[in-house]
Amino acid sequence: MEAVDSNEFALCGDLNSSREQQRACSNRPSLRANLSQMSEGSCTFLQESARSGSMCEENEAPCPSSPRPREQHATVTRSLGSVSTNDGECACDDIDSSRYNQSRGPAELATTLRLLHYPSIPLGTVFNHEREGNDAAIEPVVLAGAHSDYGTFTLLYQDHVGGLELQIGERWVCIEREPTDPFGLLLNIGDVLWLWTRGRISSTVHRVVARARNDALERDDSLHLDGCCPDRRVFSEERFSVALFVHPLDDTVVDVVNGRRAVDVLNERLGRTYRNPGPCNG
Ligand SMILES: O=C(O)CCC(=O)C(=O)O
Ligand SMILES: [Fe+2]
Repeated sequence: MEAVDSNEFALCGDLNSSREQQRACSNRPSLRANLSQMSEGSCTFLQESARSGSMCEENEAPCPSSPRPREQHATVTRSLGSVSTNDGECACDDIDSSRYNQSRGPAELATTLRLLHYPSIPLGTVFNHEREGNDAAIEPVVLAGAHSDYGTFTLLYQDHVGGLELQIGERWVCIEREPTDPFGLLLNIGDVLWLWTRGRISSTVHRVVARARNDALERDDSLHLDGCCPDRRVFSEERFSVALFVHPLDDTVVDVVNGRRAVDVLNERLGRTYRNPGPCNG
């Protein structure tokens, strides 16, 4: 892998994600009511904001003026894409590493590296009498709505804050990182693998919920309700995660029944998510 200036690299992803989320958050005064829908939208926007390292035109959050972070992002994406696929043994003949062979050019591959930043946001207001002995009364605020990833699989790193949840049946189960393993990665199965294996391997539905900051209960004396029970505002913990969305080459037939290629499946999925999808990279 080529040397990458990690500061610059992080800045680019950081800017794109956080500004998108901040923009989405700042326009909405009634947070509790709107956050789950809003964040569902903003997350899926982020989901598609970069493809093969190139940002979509409609992503208004600019990268720093230097083109380097963009190039570096593309380089890292390509390198990780190779690492994540070429060395693996595969149980299924059809899903072999040649399906990811990037010597044919990165434009044919939708593999994407995404750096995600979830800024601290106000989660709501808690009254003293609600708070006492009853933390669980705070409904989770969903930062990234329930979804399965689009590609073959995703390698996901979340920081110490946590908040990732996996849907198992009707329940949401918290996925924590081992505290002793600061670099632990999660492998999420995506929809392409589900299709490719004709349903034998299911994609995983997951979401991200906000975690309240430890010092979250900031007293706000400006809020007094009829002179009784001072309110306290609750803020979420800022959170970072890194996701490598691994896709096969665009022209790989992943739906053998209907002869659809990876790029067809991806575009169809984008079309369902957005009204005017338009593939980012043609
Ligand atoms: O931030 C995370 O931990 C997960 C994000 C995610 O699921 C996604 O971008 O598809
Ligand atoms: Fe995801």
